[in-house]
Amino acid sequence: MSVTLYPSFSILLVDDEPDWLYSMGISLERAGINNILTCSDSRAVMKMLADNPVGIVLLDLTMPHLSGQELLGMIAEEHPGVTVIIVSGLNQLETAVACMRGGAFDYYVKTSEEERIIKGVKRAVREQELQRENRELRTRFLYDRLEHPEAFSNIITGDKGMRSIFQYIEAVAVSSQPILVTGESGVGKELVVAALHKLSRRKGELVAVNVAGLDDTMVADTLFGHLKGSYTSAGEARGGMIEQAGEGTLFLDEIGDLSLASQVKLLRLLQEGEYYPIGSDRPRRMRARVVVATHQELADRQAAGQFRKDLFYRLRAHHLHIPPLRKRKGDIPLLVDHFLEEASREFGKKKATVPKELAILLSTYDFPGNVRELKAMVYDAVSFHQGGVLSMEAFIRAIGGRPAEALVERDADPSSNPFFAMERLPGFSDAIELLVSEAIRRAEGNQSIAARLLGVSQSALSKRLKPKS
Ligand SMILES: Nc1ncnc2c1ncn2[C@@H]1O[C@H](COP(=O)(O)OP(=O)(O)OP(=O)(O)O)[C@@H](O)[C@H]1O
Repeated sequence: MSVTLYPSFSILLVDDEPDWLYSMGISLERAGINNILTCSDSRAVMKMLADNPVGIVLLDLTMPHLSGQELLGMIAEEHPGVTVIIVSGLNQLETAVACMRGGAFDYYVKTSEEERIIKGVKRAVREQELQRENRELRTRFLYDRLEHPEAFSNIITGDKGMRSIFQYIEAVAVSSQPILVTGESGVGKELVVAALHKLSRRKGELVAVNVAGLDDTMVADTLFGHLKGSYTSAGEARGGMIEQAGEGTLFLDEIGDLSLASQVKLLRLLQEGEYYPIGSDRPRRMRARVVVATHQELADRQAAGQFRKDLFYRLRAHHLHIPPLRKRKGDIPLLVDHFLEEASREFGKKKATVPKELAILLSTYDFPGNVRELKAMVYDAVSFHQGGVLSMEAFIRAIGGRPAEALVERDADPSSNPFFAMERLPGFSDAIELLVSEAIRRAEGNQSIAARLLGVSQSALSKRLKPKS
C-alpha cells in the first residue's frame, strides 16, 4: 500500500553518524513526518539539494570534509528558500549565534530533549508551508492563473471574487494545515470543500460530520470511535470518522455550534495530531486533513466567550470566505440558467425560455437563503411550467413582500438613512416623486417590479405615474 508523504517537500537529515540519522528518522516518523532523506557524507549534500525537492535541512556541525557552518553558507546562497536547523553536539553560545546570523532557523544541542527538536521541526514545516503557499498565491494572482479549472466545474460563477477564491484554494489545497470555510447558509460551502478535497491529491475519502446538535460524548464517539465495552451500549468496537477518512479529508460542518468542551478536544487533535478512541489509553495518529465550515461569525462567538480564542486563531490561518449571492448579483442569470437546465432534465421537460424581466426582478432581491433559495425558486417554477416562456409567478410568490436590502440596512444604522444628513427635508410629494422615479430606474422601466420595490400595488403606482390634468 502506498503512503502519502508528509510534508509535501523532503526533510534532509545530515550527520556523519549513521546511528543518529537512523534514530532521528524513526522519531520524526513517529511524529507523522515521513518525507525524509538522509545523508552521512557532507560532500554529497549540495547535489542532494539540487536533485530533490528539499524544504528543510537538519544539519550537524562537526563533520569530516565540509563543516556544517560551511554548508550553511552554501545552502543560504544557493537555496535561500530552504530552512536550515542546526542540531549540533556542541553547546557553544558563539557558534549558535554565528549560525543564526548565517541564516539558520534554529539551533539545538543533540543532548536536548528529542521532543523539543521534533517541535522545532514541526514549526519549521508550518513556516515552510506558509512561505510556499504565499509564493504560489503571488504567482497565481499575478498571472490570474487557474491550473485546474475542472475541479470547480460544479460551482457556477463568473464573479472575480470567486475566481480569486479558486486561486487561493489551488494554493492551499495540498497543505496539511486546517482550513476554515465561512459564509452564509446556502452560499456553496459544501461545494467548495469538495473542490478542496479533489485538489488535495489525498488518497483517502472526504468524510463529512455535521457537529451541530451533537453533545460532547457523541462528538468524541463519532470522531474517535470506541473500544468494545468502553461504555454500556458499546457492544462492538467501532472506528470513528477520523479513521474512516484515512489520509483523506475530515470535514466538520457547523463548527460554530461545537460546545466549549468539544472545542478543547478539537484543538488538541489539531495540535498533537493524535486522539484516543473512547475506552483506550493508546493514542492513534490522525492522517487526514481537517476542513471546518460555519455560517456563523466566529469572531463574534469568540468575543462572546462561546468560541475558544486559541482554536479560532489556529483555524483561521487558512480562511476562505464565500460572499453572499447579493454581493455577486452577476452570478444570478448564470445560476438561473444552470438550475433551469438541471431541473428541466430532472422533470423531463423542455428547457423553458427565460423572460427578460426575470433578471431585473431577481436583481432587486437580497436572497437571504443565497444560492439554495434561488435553486428552490427555479425548481418550483419548472415544476409548474407548461411550455413556452417561464412564468414569473413562482419567483414573485417566493420573493413576496420582502423589504429590499436598503431598507433593512437603514434600521441597523440610522446614518445610512438618505435623509439623515439633510438640513431641510424635501416636501412630501417631492420625496414621493423622487422615490417613484428611482424605483422605475432600478426596475428598468418595469412597473410591476417597481411597484414591488415600493411595496405598493401596480395600480397604485400607475395612478401616481399618470400625468396630472
Ligand atoms: N455556485 C454554485 N453553483 C451551483 N450550485 C450551487 C452553487 N452554490 C451553491 N449551490 C447549490 O446550492 C445548494 C446549497 O449549497 P451548499 O450546501 O454547498 O451551501 P452551504 O454554504 O454549505 O450551506 P449551509 O451553511 O446551510 O450548509 C446546493 O444544492 C448546492 O449544490
